[in-house]
Amino acid sequence: MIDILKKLYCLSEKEQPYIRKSVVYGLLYSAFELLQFLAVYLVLRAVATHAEGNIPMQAFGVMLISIAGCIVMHAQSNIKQMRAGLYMAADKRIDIGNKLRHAAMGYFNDSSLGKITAAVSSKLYMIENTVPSILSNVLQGILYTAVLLVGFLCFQWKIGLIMVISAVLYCVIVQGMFRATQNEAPRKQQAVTKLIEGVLEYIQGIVIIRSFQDDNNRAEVRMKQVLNESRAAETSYEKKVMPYTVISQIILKCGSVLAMYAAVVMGLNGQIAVEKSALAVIWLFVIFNQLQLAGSMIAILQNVDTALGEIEESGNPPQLENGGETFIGKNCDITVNNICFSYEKKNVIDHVSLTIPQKTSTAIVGYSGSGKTTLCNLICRFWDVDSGSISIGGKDIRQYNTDQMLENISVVFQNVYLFNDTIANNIRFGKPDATDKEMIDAAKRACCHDFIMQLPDQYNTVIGENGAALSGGEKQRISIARAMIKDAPIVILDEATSNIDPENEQLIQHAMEELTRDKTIIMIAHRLKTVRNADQIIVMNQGRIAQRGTHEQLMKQGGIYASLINVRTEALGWKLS
Ligand SMILES: Nc1ncnc2c1ncn2[C@@H]1O[C@H](COP(=O)(O)OP(=O)(O)OP(=O)(O)O)[C@@H](O)[C@H]1O
Repeated sequence: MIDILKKLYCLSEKEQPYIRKSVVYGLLYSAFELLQFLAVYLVLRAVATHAEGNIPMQAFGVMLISIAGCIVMHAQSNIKQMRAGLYMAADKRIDIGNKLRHAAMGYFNDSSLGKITAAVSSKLYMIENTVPSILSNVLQGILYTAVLLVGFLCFQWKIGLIMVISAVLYCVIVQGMFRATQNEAPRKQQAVTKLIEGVLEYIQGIVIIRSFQDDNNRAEVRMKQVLNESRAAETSYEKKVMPYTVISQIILKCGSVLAMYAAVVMGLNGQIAVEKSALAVIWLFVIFNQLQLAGSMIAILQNVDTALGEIEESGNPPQLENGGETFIGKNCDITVNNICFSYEKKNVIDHVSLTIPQKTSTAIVGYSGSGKTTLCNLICRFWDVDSGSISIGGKDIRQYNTDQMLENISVVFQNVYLFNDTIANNIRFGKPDATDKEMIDAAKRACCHDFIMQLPDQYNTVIGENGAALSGGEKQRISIARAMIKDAPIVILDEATSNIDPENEQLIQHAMEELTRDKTIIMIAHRLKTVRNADQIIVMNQGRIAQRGTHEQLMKQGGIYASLINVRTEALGWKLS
């Protein structure tokens, strides 16, 4: 338990001063609260001794000071806790975001979106809301209870002994609960993660679920399954916790009743003055309340610790080693030297070598699954090769600072991703400091200016999650404008194969031509026209280069390329132009 508290305190890092301040304000709150007892004591003593004077007014004044002090200190303590929680979680979220940005892509294969989402949303939300209050209340509770207890022992050690015994027993039970939930808490947290994964999958697949008229309601059944698992985990956790909660409450209540009873009896028997007896009762009440509060905080410690473990796991993905050298971008020759690569154990790229001189175009063609996208991803260093090397400008790409190197590469993916932001900001993603003129110019060259001007807020139109408010062709052209404004010397593009209407196809083709002018281009090519015009064509088959050459050379050779071209020409009605 102490270990977890220490861990939480270390986690709060920069916010530790705020947590300490919150504890201090909490203690001051308690001190002001104690003034109320003084007020009550003054009144009781005056009544018991029939004292003359303005005691009620004095007591009222003390009470007012106490209430005002309590309000101010409570507010201050809460503000410090809130600040610590918010900043702590915000820093952690940014830290996770940065680490994910540089994570080896294999990590995203192993970790589901749901797990990462749970870590940065619900788990961090829990940390944000509970860690500062746990630290503050437990530290403050321990200090305050200790002071009150020692004070009370000096005041009335016999009754104090009842309290000490009750407090020790209470702590033993709380510790027992802590141990008993050690296995249940992770199970409960895993169920929450699974629930988030299930909900995300359901929402992401809602179109498929609807369009396939799932008669057996398989999606609902899966959803219900994760809901049931989550409910079962919660119930099992509560069942484990319940007996300990009940026993600890019984100990606390019995202890307090016994101690209060002793105080009253001693007062009635004349062993202590009546006003002291009444004061003892109030004093006891406060101590037991403090104990209960600290105990309830400790009870959630296990859950917080498990959540913390999951955050650490998701927040520390394996990072790609970063070379740190600067890629100047003057020499963009790309050399792929005998590389092999596998996803987990599946060999996908098998001893591939190729040279792409700068400012030339290379088309990569091949059957589906032959490794075209993987080869491009390796050139961008989204993954590291298992063996062999890839160099750009004569230097192994692992020697470069990856972020900086990628500033010199524009990638246009077949599956376009747009942010839920304005069109202007989506285009500017390629160059954040671009002027309006530069941004509009890129949009014009990517053939999207006209349709953007038809939108209600033109460039300030917010396009919904992943460009939900746009057609496939429009999204594609915005992604080209984004790549264009980046103006990188190397362009890697995955041509869209989806059924784009002829007008859109022509516009996209035109935009692509603008994008690739005077650049080093690698494209996964599907259109005969682009393939035909490429300086070299690489034909991939089962992770190897099966053929290479120009269109004319490869057509003469026959083999995979010729059959691919013939099949596609027939299937898609391609025309040589
Ligand atoms: N992230 C991944 N994890 C595991 N296996 C993968 C991953 N991405 C691709 N693969 C596998 O690697 C092989 C090559 O995939 P790749 O996407 O490179 O082929 P491709 O030629 O680009 O295919 P397509 O033309 O259909 O896009 C395929 O068998 C695919 O199943």
